[in-house]
Amino acid sequence: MSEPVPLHTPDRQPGDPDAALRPRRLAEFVGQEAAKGNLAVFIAAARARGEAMDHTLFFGPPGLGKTTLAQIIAGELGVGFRATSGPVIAKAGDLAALLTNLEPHDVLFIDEIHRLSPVVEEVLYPAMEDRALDLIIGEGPSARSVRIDLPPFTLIGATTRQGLLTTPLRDRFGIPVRLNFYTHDELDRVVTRAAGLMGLAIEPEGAREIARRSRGTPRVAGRLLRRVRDFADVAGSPSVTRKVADDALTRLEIDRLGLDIMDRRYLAMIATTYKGGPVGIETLAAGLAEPRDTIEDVVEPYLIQLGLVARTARGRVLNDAGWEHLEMSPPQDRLRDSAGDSLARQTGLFDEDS
Ligand SMILES: Nc1ncnc2c1ncn2[C@@H]1O[C@H](COP(=O)(O)OP(=O)(O)OP(=O)(O)O)[C@@H](O)[C@H]1O
Ligand SMILES: [Mg+2]
Repeated sequence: MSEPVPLHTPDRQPGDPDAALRPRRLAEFVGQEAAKGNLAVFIAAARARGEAMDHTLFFGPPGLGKTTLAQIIAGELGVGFRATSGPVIAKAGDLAALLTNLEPHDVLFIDEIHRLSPVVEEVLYPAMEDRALDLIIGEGPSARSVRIDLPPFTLIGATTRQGLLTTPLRDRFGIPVRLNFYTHDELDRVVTRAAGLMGLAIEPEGAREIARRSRGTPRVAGRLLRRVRDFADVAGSPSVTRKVADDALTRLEIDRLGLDIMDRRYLAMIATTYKGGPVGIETLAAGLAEPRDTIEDVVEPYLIQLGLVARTARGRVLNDAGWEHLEMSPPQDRLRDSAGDSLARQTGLFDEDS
């Protein structure tokens, strides 16, 4: 078997500011109520039966709590947690080494699981389904296949792009969980909790202002809170008021919807260069000099959720709300020839990526 795989634990590195704010128990985890309720049942059932929990897949935009939930599940199950990520597992032997080193009932967390190579995925299928590894030993005519039994374990996969998972892989997860953007009330609780952990005095309106401008994302809320604290400290403000938060966020160029410079560049490019679209994602990515993945994973989901842009069969289109947010009006000719697109836009049936 090959050398041990470097364990990739991006969230546990010393100095990672997220780590201190990460909830450890399900009860501390704010929001995602439906998912949380179901997970509590599956955890309790696995514990009562003394079994490994079924394989679980978390999908949804970055920063919504996939890694956090994976760690919480291992904690609540009272089992070991091993973390790695799709791109780190280069060879089939790397995965085999990880799997054979698990203790019974452990959680193996694979982040960015959509980026596993096909050969590695082939090893994962029997491991997930039959708890077995099929290995080829030797080469040429003397090569033979051996089957190694594995301890019962729980695979937890995380991905920002469920659509990029192969069907056989997706089908092997008994518990698929979609994470959604958080409401302002939920982010309010995230901000207030984090401020408490940081020993930072914050007024309810201050927390509310940060929550409203956090892009529906707890990670963003934590980041903005830390920046607001910097401004409050330097200004000698004893607590974070609405005004302190608003001033800080305005200086950080976070607008009233919580959009940042990148979001606005994206919207402005569709509006100005492409007259509201439709424009293809590759064209936009080239124009913005950003990787297509970043635009699709990080930028677009929230703008689509807000209804500022839509994905159509012919590309991205700026909606009325998008024009309003930019304080611009659509060109006259667009109003005429967009009629044909409107069905696709309204129904979302012709999503380019589906
Ligand atoms: N529901 C929540 N309540 C409180 N804090 C949360 C919650 N969800 C996430 N966080 C905080 O947000 C940060 C990001 O969460 P996490 O790393 O789990 O996101 P992720 O979905 O794994 O993101 P990525 O796709 O980038 O890996 C962490 O600091 C975590 O503490
Ligand atoms: Mg993560």
